[in-house]
Amino acid sequence: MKHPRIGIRPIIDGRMGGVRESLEEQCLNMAESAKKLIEANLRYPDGEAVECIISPCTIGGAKEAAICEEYFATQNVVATLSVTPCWCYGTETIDLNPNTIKAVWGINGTERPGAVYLASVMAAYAQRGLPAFSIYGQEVQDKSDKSITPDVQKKILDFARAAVAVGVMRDKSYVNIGAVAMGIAGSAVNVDFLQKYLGMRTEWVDMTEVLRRINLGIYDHEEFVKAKAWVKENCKEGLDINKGKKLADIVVKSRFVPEAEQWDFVIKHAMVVRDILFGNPKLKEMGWIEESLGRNAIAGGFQGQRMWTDWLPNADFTEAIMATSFDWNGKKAPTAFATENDTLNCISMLFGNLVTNKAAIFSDVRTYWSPESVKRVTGKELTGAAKNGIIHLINSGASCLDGSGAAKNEKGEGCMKEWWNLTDKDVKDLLNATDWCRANYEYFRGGGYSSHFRTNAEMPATMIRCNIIEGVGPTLQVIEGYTCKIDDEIHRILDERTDRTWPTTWFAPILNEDTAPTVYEMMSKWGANHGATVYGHVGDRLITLASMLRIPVVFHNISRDRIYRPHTFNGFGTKDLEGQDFRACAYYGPMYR
Ligand SMILES: C[C@H](O)[C@@H](O)[C@@H](O)C(=O)CO
Ligand SMILES: [Mn+2]
Repeated sequence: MKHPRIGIRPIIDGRMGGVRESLEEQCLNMAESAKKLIEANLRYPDGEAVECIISPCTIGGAKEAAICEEYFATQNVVATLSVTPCWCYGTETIDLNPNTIKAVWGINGTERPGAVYLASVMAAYAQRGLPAFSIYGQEVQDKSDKSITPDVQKKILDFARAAVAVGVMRDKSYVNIGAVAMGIAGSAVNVDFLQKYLGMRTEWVDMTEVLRRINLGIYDHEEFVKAKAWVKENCKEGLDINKGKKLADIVVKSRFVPEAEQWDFVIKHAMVVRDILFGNPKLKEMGWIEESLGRNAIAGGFQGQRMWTDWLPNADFTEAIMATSFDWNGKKAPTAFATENDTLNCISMLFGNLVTNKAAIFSDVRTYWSPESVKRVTGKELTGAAKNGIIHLINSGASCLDGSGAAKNEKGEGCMKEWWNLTDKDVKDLLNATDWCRANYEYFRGGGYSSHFRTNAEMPATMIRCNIIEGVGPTLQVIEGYTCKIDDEIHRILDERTDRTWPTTWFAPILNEDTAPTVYEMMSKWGANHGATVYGHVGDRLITLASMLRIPVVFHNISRDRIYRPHTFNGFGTKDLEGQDFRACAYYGPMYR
């Protein structure tokens, strides 16, 4: 079976002769309602509903816990949600499987002490060194009330969503095409991190493999014709920054693919890279059996600069289309795919994809613009969400086209959607909001194109960065804020001061006295040159995911009440939640070590 599942464990007081019999129905109803809630609200990246299974029996003790475990062990269960309306026997019923992520929902009802079991079993998990999430509603529910209260719903869904994200990554590959780009530290793929924290395999593919496949024709030629027609129809060319420029001799003599052939080349590049990651049955029909298998990827990156781009067209089209929620074949799940092989930013994109099922924007964290500097160079004031200053997010090419915010929600506001919710009009509007500028030959001697758009919508957004810190290990930065729709003239002046042929997003963080009191300070604390940005204020979801992966969140602006981590983390301190996170992650260590 392909999807990681949530196993639901109805826990019950084992005493026959009245107690157990009186609870069976309510206990099973809780399991069924949790299953329904999860399956109705959560989806896998491929758009299918998340699958939950329920133990073949209610669990009153060790024997029934074993029966349940035996069944779950054959069902690709990544996480278990134990549910109970009553007192039960903690250590006799806990999920002792070291590889599953655990949560327990004890109903807040006074007829039977569900909360007492919850507290008791949390103690058991803490003593056994098995982090477990606790779910308990704020309000007392009547025995006849079979509903799941909104606060309990949120915790069940946040737990299940993050656990599914962990399961989706497990056993998948990160495909690293090329080597380190321009000395970017995040480009040096860290095998231990991917393996021990995410359960992922690292695959290395030399960039010449892309050349081999392009030159030997190892791609679907019919699809190429279709893709070429789609590009002609939908990918209009924009500003050619090179026009009229006297190009240096070294640039002129470095161009290997004539300009007239560069669109064909970059389209083939995109098809070949996709096939390297995911395989393509068509290649088997063509006799390229090994190539047809792909590498079981969930994410990847392409070095590009500079050994490729110094003579061949750049991979910006590939990187943009992989990260986008559609291509010439229609709507599709976005792929976390990094430019400049920044694997840590790719993982940041992947986390963002997995907690939202939406595409991610890959950006340089390019420039901090204070209100004063904006006033000085434009004579105009920043207003609205931008009033305290803005950060210029821009990188050659690697932003999902969803990032322009040209897709509209039911209120007509710019947004970024799950790929399956995009309308045909959204796709058209997203394509129309993007033009494709010829690569700046000073940077990209071999040519190519870059997607170019402006995020022209104010959208809630969350910036993400995964860093590796010697002495700590992997860490996560999570900052919620807004993309800003700034004054057109301000945008023009600021954008034209830098690389005006690339996709631009203006970001303003939500200021937070403790961590990011100013926009400047938020940028000054950012861990690297890149960041991944996804739609929505999803910092809480990322914090829950990070706690499952034992990755401390070292910089965030998420309020305390939205932080949901295993109850057992409380054993590592409760006042200073950041220190607690560090200590618990350090002790529990990576899931797959
Ligand atoms: C084209 C340039 O070399 C860019 O790739 C460079 O500014 C970066 O994006 C660095 O992260
Ligand atoms: Mn960059």
